[in-house]
Parts: sequence; C-alpha cells; structure tokens
Amino acid sequence: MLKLDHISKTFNPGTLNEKKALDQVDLHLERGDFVTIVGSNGAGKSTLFNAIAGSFLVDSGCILVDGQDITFMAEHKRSKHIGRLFQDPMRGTAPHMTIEENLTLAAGSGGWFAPLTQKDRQRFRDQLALLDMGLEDRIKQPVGLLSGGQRQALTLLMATMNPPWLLLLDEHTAALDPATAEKVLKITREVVAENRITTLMVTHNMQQALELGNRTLMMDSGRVVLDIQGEERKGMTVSDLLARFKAGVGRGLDNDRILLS
Ligand SMILES: Nc1ncnc2c1ncn2[C@@H]1O[C@H](COP(=O)(O)OP(=O)(O)OP(=O)(O)O)[C@@H](O)[C@H]1O
Repeated sequence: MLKLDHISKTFNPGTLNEKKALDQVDLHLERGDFVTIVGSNGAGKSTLFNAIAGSFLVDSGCILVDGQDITFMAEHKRSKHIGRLFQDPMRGTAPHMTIEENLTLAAGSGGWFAPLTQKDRQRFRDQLALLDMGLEDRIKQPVGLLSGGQRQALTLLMATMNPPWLLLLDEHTAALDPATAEKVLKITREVVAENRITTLMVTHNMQQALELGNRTLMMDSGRVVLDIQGEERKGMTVSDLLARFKAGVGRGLDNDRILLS
C-alpha cells in the first residue's frame, strides 16, 4: 500500500543549522495496517508525515502508494487522497462555515455549487450521529462554535468521508481533555477499522502506541530504530519497549512529553 524507499531530508543543508531530519527511511505498509509511531524529541516523526503529505520534496528516495510513484506529486493533489489530522483541533475545518458546508466540501461530489439533495443531508446526519456528540442536530451552525473535541471528531469524519489512501494522525488527541481524547480515539478506531484505512498515528502516549493498531515504530535521529509487530508486540509492556529502545540505540528515550505522560 505505502512504500517508502530510502527517503532522506536535510533542512538548511550546508549551513550551521543543517539538520538531517530523515535518514534513509524504509517502510512498507500493507493495506489496512494501523501503525503507531513514538520517538525522541526531534526524531523526525512530523517530518515523516510532511514528506508523505508532500509539504516538501524529499532529497532522495521514493514514495509509492499502491505502486504509483508519488514522490514528485504536488501536495494539493496528494491531499485529495491523504487525510491528515493535527494536534490543533482548529486546523482542518473552516470555522465560519456551517457543519453542513464543511461536510459538503469534504464530500467533494457534485461540486461546491451543486445544491445538496435530501439524500446528501440525510447521509451527513447519519454520519454525524455515529460520532455520538449531538452534531446531527447542529448541522446549520458554524463550526467555530464547536468544542475542540467536536471539531476534531468532525475533521476525522471529513478526512475519511471518501476513504483516503492513507490517514496521517499527528498527535490528534494530545490537545484534548482525557475524556474527549478517549472518545475521539474510540471514533478513530471504529472509522479506521470499518473502512480498513491504512493509518499512521504519532503519539507521545506509549501505552496508547502499544494498544492501538497492529504495529509500532520507534524513531530516533531521523531513522526508524524499532519496528514491533505480530507476536512480539502482543503482551509487550511500555517498560519492554523502553528497554528495547535503549538496547538498540544505546541510550534512553529523551522525549519530555512521553516521560511526563
Ligand atoms: N522546516 C524545518 N526547518 C528546519 N528544521 C526543521 C524543520 N522541520 C523540522 N526541523 C528539524 O528536524 C528535526 C525533526 O523534526 P520533527 O518535527 O520531525 O521531529 P518530531 O519527531 O516530530 O519531534 P517532536 O516529538 O519533538 O515534535 C528537528 O531537529 C527539527 O528541529
């Protein structure tokens, strides 16, 4: 489904601020894989997502989706097929537009100026009802009136309305209160499983990284240093994972947010 073949990215090359953020990253995902990613501060997790989403071109290597080489595909073209959620719930929706207008844009069928049919409206209501947040009764309200958790759930719905090639979740519940974060995670699990969406999720919560999905990557200094899946992952504890990281990298994990969580 997704193949990253030796991708590298160096910021500010040839200057004092040169930083190799991705160093020959190789990764192969099967359709429906749900991969969690944890790592040190500045390990390259967001840069990896930016590279896949096309926010910049990689310096070397290639990115293939279903065998199609998208290494040089423009970001706006990739964004039609790659859903992405950020930590900030204010990103991903248009606050001055209503829930219905946001969903119409995300659905993308019929064009923005095509009038919504009764069937479209009912579909939106049905999908909103699945979120169990009462949004189906607020469809004419501007999105700016929603809470962070409601906005994040709506963004998730919009990103997966036409199932994407890939879903990139960049700490998408980190800014929410624990109860809302749990709810958004539950919705994430359901939407991803129901549509078999190939998903990558960055988290600083190690427990969550082991519980969600079917595979966990650990990154450090621009490289994937651990790839835990299958039998090895079952029954693995956070301490086991930290010990494996230390044994592999030769030092402990230095992510203040992980250590504080
Ligand atoms: N646009 C940029 N210009 C220069 N340096 C950058 C840029 N983006 C990222 N970096 C650097 O690349 C390295 C990797 O950054 P990245 O944000 O991918 O790390 P991360 O694993 O997401 O970190 P964290 O968990 O701390 O958010 C860091 O040293 C960062 O400062």
